[in-house]
Amino acid sequence: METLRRRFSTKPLHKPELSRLTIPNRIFAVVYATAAVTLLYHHTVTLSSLFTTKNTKISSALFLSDVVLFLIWLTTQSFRMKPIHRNEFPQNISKESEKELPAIDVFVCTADPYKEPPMNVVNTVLSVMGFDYPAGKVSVYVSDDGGSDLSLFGLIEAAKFGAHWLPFCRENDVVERCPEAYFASSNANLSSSSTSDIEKIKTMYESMKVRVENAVEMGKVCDENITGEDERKAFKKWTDGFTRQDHPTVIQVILHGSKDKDIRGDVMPNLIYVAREKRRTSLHHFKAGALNALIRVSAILTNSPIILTLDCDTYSNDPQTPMRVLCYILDPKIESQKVGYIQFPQRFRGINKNDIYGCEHKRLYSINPLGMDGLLGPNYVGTGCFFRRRAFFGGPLKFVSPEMIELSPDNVVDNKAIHSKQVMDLAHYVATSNYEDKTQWGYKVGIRYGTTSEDILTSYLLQCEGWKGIFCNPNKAAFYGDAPINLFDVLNQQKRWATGLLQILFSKYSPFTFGIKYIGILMGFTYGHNTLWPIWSIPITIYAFLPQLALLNGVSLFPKCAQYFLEVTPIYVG
Ligand SMILES: O=c1ccn([C@@H]2O[C@H](COP(=O)(O)OP(=O)(O)O[C@H]3O[C@H](CO)[C@@H](O)[C@H](O)[C@H]3O)[C@@H](O)[C@H]2O)c(=O)[nH]1
Ligand SMILES: [Mn+2]
Repeated sequence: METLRRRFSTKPLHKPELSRLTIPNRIFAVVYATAAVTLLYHHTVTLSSLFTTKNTKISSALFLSDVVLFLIWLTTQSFRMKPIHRNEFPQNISKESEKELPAIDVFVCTADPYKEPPMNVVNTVLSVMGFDYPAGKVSVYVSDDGGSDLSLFGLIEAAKFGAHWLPFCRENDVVERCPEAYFASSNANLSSSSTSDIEKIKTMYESMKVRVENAVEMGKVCDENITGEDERKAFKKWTDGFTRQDHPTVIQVILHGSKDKDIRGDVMPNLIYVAREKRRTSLHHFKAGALNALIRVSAILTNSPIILTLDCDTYSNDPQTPMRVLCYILDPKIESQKVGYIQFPQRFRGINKNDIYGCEHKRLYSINPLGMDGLLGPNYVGTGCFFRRRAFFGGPLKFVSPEMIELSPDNVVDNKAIHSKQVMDLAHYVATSNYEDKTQWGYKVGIRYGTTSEDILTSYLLQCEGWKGIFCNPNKAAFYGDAPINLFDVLNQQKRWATGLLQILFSKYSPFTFGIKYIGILMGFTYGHNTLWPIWSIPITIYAFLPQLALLNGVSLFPKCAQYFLEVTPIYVG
């Protein structure tokens, strides 16, 4: 990678630009802070004079809400101090260097074939297999925490369809490489290919969809749909005692680039199914555990220096995305060695009308990260993030070596040996349920444990170790995902997020203590702000009931005259 990096030194690969709002933001923060502090002062004075009256409870509640709101507002300011926007120039990466481009391991996580239908996984997998990147350098790993033969079946079907789909996309300049999105868009009609070609591939897709969806509906894979001997052997692993919570490791190499070719005879990306071992007696650490198992299995099989993590509902919307990422990884000017990850925003398709549950989270996913990017980088959001594999093994200057040399990020792997018994045995071994016992996985190495919001904790600790992150936010969405569309799922998700964030806030790694010490006050505040998110519930609940209670008790909530005019106006305007 070093030689490649130098070759690009003459051409700019990206350009950061400070937001024009930076100075006005800073001035406004000072004005607003003065007003807010004065208001809090008045609250305190009023409160102490009221301690003997019947209104103490209402006034205290009001005071508490305003203190919480002030804390939230104060920490928000850290995002407004140095927001930046970035542009990348992937066209400046020379075409001749294709052979030297770094390989990419793509991780796709799925956990339940009924909540996350295999057809969605299939679409996500096909969309990344279709990256505009040398196919021999892409390996797609699917982690199936649901341990379901239905998901494996979907992937086997995806591989067969992919042999037609990938050349079709290449030959017809299809940009939407997620088949479902392509067939649903009007581009399918405008494409340069002939109508009969489109009809043919569409029929093929629809018949695959029917087979996969039928299997899900029946809850089993029909014998007549299993074609090869290899497949039959794979499905035999689902024995009677095989359950979702209790089963051995299943690793199935569905496509192996060096031998599996598409219908034009071109190389296809590797496609590997992994269901790590699950036992009721071992902790599995949910998604964080699944990702760590994939980091190890992929280290044994391909060990690519770049890792992309995706949730199974997040499909690629732009095949150029890996080239954008290289603009940062290969950049000779910035301290590119210290760039540990490049995060794309989560953007959503299929949110319900008017987004009644507010699931788009624009501030969280698209606005606040601009501010973090100007400091040390955005937080990891669990999907749409390219990591340098090395970042999972200690800080840029302090390598933490894994317990096995084969897992080391600089270990060279013979890609052709994927099928050898020795390699496969080792891959199975590193995915066993008690493999991590007495190792540093989850604590010093890999994705971090101890919270249900493993994403935010991981990037935070990576930054504390000295890594930087980049927020890459091109106009054309790099990825599209799904958001919950019913109240039950929203509440479930938010409860999980809130628990995870509080676990970080009150841990020994609290951003307000540990964080400020290692990444500075502004970055500490950005993570602090994120972990404070659950306590929004305090002022919201109080303000929901307070006006009514105040009315009944004859307490005036707002200033009666111009007395507070000066401090209240800037706050309302703000
Ligand atoms: O035991 C588990 C549980 C979940 N997952 C996968 O994790 C992903 C995210 O889970 P989901 O139930 O969709 O959670 P969300 O709340 O929608 O996820 C958001 O929040 C998570 C952190 O709480 C991040 O990891 C996700 O990337 C982010 O999209 C999905 O692909 C799952 O298949 C597993 O692999 N194993
Ligand atoms: Mn999700």
